[in-house]
Amino acid sequence: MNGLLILNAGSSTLKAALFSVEGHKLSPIFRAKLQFNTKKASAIVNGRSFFFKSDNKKEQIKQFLLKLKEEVCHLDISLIGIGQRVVHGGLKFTKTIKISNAVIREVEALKKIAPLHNTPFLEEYEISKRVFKKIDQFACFDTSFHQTIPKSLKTYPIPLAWRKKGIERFGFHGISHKWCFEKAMELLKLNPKSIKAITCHIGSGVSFTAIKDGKSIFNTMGFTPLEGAMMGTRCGSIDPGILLYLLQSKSVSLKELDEGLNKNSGLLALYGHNDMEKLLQDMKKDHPRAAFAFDCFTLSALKEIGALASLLNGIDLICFTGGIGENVPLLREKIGMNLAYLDLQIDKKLNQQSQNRSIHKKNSPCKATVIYADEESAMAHEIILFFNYV
Ligand SMILES: Nc1ncnc2c1ncn2[C@@H]1O[C@H](COP(=O)(O)OP(=O)(O)O)[C@@H](O)[C@H]1O
Ligand SMILES: CC(=O)OP(=O)(O)O
Ligand SMILES: [Mg+2]
Repeated sequence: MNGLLILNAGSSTLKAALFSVEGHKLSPIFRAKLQFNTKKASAIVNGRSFFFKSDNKKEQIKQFLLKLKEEVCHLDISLIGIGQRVVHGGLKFTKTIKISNAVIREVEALKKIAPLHNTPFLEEYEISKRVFKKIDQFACFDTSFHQTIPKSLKTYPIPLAWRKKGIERFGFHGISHKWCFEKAMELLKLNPKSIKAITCHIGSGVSFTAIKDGKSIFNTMGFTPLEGAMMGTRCGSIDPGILLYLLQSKSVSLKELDEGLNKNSGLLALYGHNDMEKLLQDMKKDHPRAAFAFDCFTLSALKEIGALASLLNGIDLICFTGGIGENVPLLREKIGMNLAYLDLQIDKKLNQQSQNRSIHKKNSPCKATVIYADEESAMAHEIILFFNYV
């Protein structure tokens, strides 16, 4: 049987999924996840857990990929390709492509503006090439879905010389936003052409997309995945004057500034950990910083949603996705309460559930859904479309 292996390299996890391919038909066979951020890195492959002896990240990736290969061979699957999630496609890459050395050189050049994402992909790709040898690999970009953002919303009001360097809004999490919107359309049996929607990807990274006629018209992440709402370890939008102040007063080096904004801000900075599940447990124990960080996180999300709702002149639908968007009813309830002005009424009982479903009250003019962020299935579909297109 033919199969397609999908790899999704993130800052703290490497997720994988294997699909069987029969013509256009894709069926998931198994999923796997390697978790880096724990004291002892662990992986789950096809339902079985593994712990790694080595604390070297590259060695863990190699062992994980070898396990995947073993499993693929054991199932007698012949791989027709490997799909890779690449977060930043820059100006060059606007759709799914076959990976070549030239592609890798371009992605390499974008490392500086997506350090948490393009770097782990490049590390993992080099290892996967050695493990899977001659199998063709394909890149799906987080930035592709946002090609339709109009110029007036892509352009930063900065000097022309800087804009000429290619500094503009790209938008991210596109694979997830597109999938989430399409699944919501199927679930609610709606015609995308007549819908104004906001998709909320709330996980380690957080971004919101305004969608009109099925197309992205704005994403709250910008030139890099740092802009927009507060995140797990990223600050989101802050006064750029703060950066100037820190640099001018020589309080931080460039490296410290980068690490501070990307790795040591967000929930981690305000609560002490970037794990929302842990934060919610601490909130129940009246941990003061947990409750404060949760409030900041919710309000930051609301500010972004409000801005997008204005761009769209009202919305028909809001969709929640991502590890937090799917699993934290309290966050959805708090957001919902502040969106009454958009005619959204969340049903408290339906909102307790986390699988793909609608969570609005029966007569609510504005609809709301929770959708599982299945970036791996979305990428597998993109690659099959690519095969049929070339
Ligand atoms: N059941 C849950 N309850 C609360 N938070 C959860 C749950 N599952 C995942 N999360 C949170 O989701 C976040 C990770 O989201 P995810 O979309 O998996 O991120 P990434 O893909 O960037 O690794 C973490 O803050 C994690 O604590
Ligand atoms: C683009 C981005 O922030 O991705 P993630 O949420 O997976 O970190
Ligand atoms: Mg993710």
